[in-house]
Order: sequence, then C-alpha cells, then structure tokens
Amino acid sequence: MTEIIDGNAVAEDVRAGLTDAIDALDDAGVTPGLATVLMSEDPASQTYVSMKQRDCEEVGIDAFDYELDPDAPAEELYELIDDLNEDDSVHGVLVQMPLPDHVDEREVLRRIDPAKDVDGFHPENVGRLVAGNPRFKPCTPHGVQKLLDAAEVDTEGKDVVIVGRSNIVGKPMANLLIQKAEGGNATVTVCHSRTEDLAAKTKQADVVVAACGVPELVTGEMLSEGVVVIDVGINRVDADNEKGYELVGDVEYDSAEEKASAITPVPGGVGPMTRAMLLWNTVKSAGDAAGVDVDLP
Ligand SMILES: Nc1nc2c(c(=O)[nH]1)N[C@@H](CN(C=O)c1ccc(C(=O)N[C@@H](CCC(=O)O)C(=O)O)cc1)CN2
Repeated sequence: MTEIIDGNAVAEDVRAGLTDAIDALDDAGVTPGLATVLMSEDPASQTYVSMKQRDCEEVGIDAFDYELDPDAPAEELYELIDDLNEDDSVHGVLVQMPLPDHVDEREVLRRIDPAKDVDGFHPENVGRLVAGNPRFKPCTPHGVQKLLDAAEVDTEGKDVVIVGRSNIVGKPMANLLIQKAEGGNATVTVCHSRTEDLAAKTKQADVVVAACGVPELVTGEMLSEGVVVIDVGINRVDADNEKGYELVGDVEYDSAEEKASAITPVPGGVGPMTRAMLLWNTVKSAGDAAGVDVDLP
C-alpha cells in the first residue's frame, strides 16, 4: 500500500503549532509581520502571493502587501526593500520570484536585510546553510524535511536523488539532506538537464525529490520498488476545464505511485508546506528581533 503524504494536513499541523509562539510574542507586545512584494502579472505568482497573505491573516501574522508594475524601474523595487528593511513592524521581506528580466535578482537578494530574509536566499544565509548553521532554511526544502518527518522517512545513510539544481529548491535541499545536525545524513546526488542516463540515477535512489519544472519527467519506469517520491513540481498545463489548465507535478503520478512506498500529490503535497514554512520563518524572525525565545513546531 502506498502512503499518500498529505501536505495540506501537515501544513495545518505546522500552522496550529505556531499558535503558542505567536501568543508568546503577543504577550511581549509583538505581532509578527510579513511584507510580500509582487512585481509580476504571472497568474501563478499572483495566486501564491494571495495564498501567503491569507495564511498570514489566518494565524495572526500581519501581512503587508506591495505590488509593483512589472515595467517599473528596478530602483523602485530596491528602494522599497530599503524601506522595508528599516520598518520595525516588518520581520520578513519576501520578493516573489521570478522577477522581470530588467531586475537584477542577485541585487534584490543582496539588498534584503539577512535578518528579515525569510526565504533564506541572501548570500549570508546561503553561506550559513552550507556551513551547517542555518538562520532561515529555505521554505520548500524545509517543508520537504517536515513532510519526510511526518511520513517517518529516515534518510540517514540512504541514497537521495534530487532532480533539479535551482537555488530555490535543488541546491538548498541537497545541503540540508547531507547535514548531520537537523539535516538528513543522506548520500545525495543532484541531477540536472545535462545528467547522462537520469533513469540509472533515479533507479538507485531510496528517495527521489523531483524539482526540475518539467511536467511528468520522472516516470514509474525510472524508479525502484519501495522508493519515496517527493514531487516539488507545480506545472500548469492546458486542460479542457473551467480554469483552462490543470496542475501536474514533475512526476508522472500514476506510474510512480505503483512503485512508491510513499508519494506526495500535486496539488496538496509540497506547495502548502512551502507556505507553512514561510510562516514558521516569519515567526522565528519576529522572535529573534524581539529577543523572545519562541517554541517552534
Ligand atoms: N520568493 C519566492 N518565490 C518563489 C518561491 C519561494 O519559495 N520564494 N517558490 C516558488 C513558488 N511558491 C512560492 O512562492 C509556491 C508554489 C506553490 C504553492 C502552493 O500552495 N501550491 C498549491 C496549489 C496552488 C494553486 O492552486 O495553484 C499546491 O501545490 O497544493 C505555494 C507557493 C516560486 N517562487
């Protein structure tokens, strides 16, 4: 029997577990605040940002929403970040990716105060993660860790194959999984578009994390019996329904499920965890700023 790892349920547990920390901060006169910055008309990005704002309101985090015209000069975004860095009611600054081509993503990430970088993308925070001393774990890989814990998947000594080498998922995921403390003690292989014979790599894996952004790239044929499959992909593909699209992962679900001992669905797998861990990081940031020792789930 394959276990379907329910990301909505695990995310709900994380949100419920944050209540004590938010109450403790409230007792200290602090309300955690998250600023989201959207500079895109991409419908998926707009959906994710509204979901993040709704999540904040649900748990008692102040959501400050900023939308910039995608054609606005990059300086407008840089100045907004500078202002948010100075604002004491803001504990987390999130700039939704991807950004328009004329904006220098590296400059944006460098500009965010590392103490408010709840995405964990600032070079200082990337360095801390690689060194095994993370301030903020990036939300998606952190969410994947929580899903593995919830499904009681122990990665210690296991072969984990990550398909995808993005800065948002593949690279930080690999760094977390190889670590001892709060990591996974796993043997990690990172595959990408130039990997020769991808199936040979995925077939020898105990756990496959698919995060390449290619719809249904990983099929059951490429997996071994009993594998744990974590599907990070969320691709909108054209469909003859009301929305005009459906969401599919980077894994071909039906064939993979036949082989897997546990698998995450799309939607309802990793996506909700990305959002839950953003709340987690924002509450941590507020605690750090206020010098309040909060108990995080
Ligand atoms: N600044 C950031 N930008 C982006 C990140 C990020 O972590 N920080 N990650 C991705 C997308 N992402 C977060 O913004 C994200 C993706 C998916 C979901 C989600 O809840 N998905 C739902 C389905 C939602 C839908 O109906 O479309 C699910 O999988 O069940 C949340 C966040 C890129 N940018």
